[in-house]
Amino acid sequence: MAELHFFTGTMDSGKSTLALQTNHNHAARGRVGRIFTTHDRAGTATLSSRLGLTHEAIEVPDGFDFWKYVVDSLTQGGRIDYLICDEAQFYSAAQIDQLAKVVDELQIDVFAFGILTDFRSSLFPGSARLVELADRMNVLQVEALCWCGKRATHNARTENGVMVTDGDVVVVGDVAEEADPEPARVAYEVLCRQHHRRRLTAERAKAVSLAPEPLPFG
Ligand SMILES: Nc1ncnc2c1ncn2[C@@H]1O[C@H](COP(=O)(O)OP(=O)(O)O)[C@@H](O)[C@H]1O
Ligand SMILES: Cc1cn([C@H]2C[C@H](O)[C@@H](COP(=O)(O)O)O2)c(=O)[nH]c1=O
Repeated sequence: MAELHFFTGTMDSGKSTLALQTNHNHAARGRVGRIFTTHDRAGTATLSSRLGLTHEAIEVPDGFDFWKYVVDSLTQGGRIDYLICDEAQFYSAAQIDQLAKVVDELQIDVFAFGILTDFRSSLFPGSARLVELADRMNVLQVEALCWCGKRATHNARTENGVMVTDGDVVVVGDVAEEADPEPARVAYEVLCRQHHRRRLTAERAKAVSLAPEPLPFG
């Protein structure tokens, strides 16, 4: 039986790497798939992993219809055994419904990968629908870590180094490297819930710990 799988984790938890590995393993056994993504950091129609692997992909624009794409391909004599869908948080709820229909009506496996919540810790519409519809939901086993060492569960956005909670939901970007001499104006940092709630990023924690301690008054 075909299934709708949803693999989720914070940014930088290995989702795109797993998407490419999943494709590799299925293709190695002669199965024929299609790879989809949208708004990948590496550019249009590309699925990229921070481990350095990239693969050509089909870009999913607004209004793209997965059901129509698959039916049209099969009607024209194409073969499709599975779909790989990266950055699925950006898909619309209607597109996730189409993916579920592809699984149920055409017996094609769908492997979707994406983050659950945005920088405000609200569910992305695509991820919310995946949680509602997926046959299996898997949280990535490689844990991204907060600066405090706890498992990171939230994605924070920083602007010029300061964590923000207002702005557009979709802003393509990357997690900042601590040693980066020229940090991006908009960047992301994964945090545990407590430090996301307190807006305590690594940089702010360092500044607080370096601040002179108040003198004890007797
Ligand atoms: N230089 C490196 N050496 C080993 N592992 C790395 C390196 N750079 C990145 N990684 C691994 O790649 C993961 C990020 O993979 P990626 O597929 O791009 O994540 P996601 O799609 O979830 O944002 C990191 O969590 C880390 O495990
Ligand atoms: C939290 C958050 C993230 N994004 C963007 C930033 C990246 O381009 C992708 C996530 O990619 P990854 O492969 O999981 O690292 O999403 C965004 O647009 N809005 C957000 O709130």
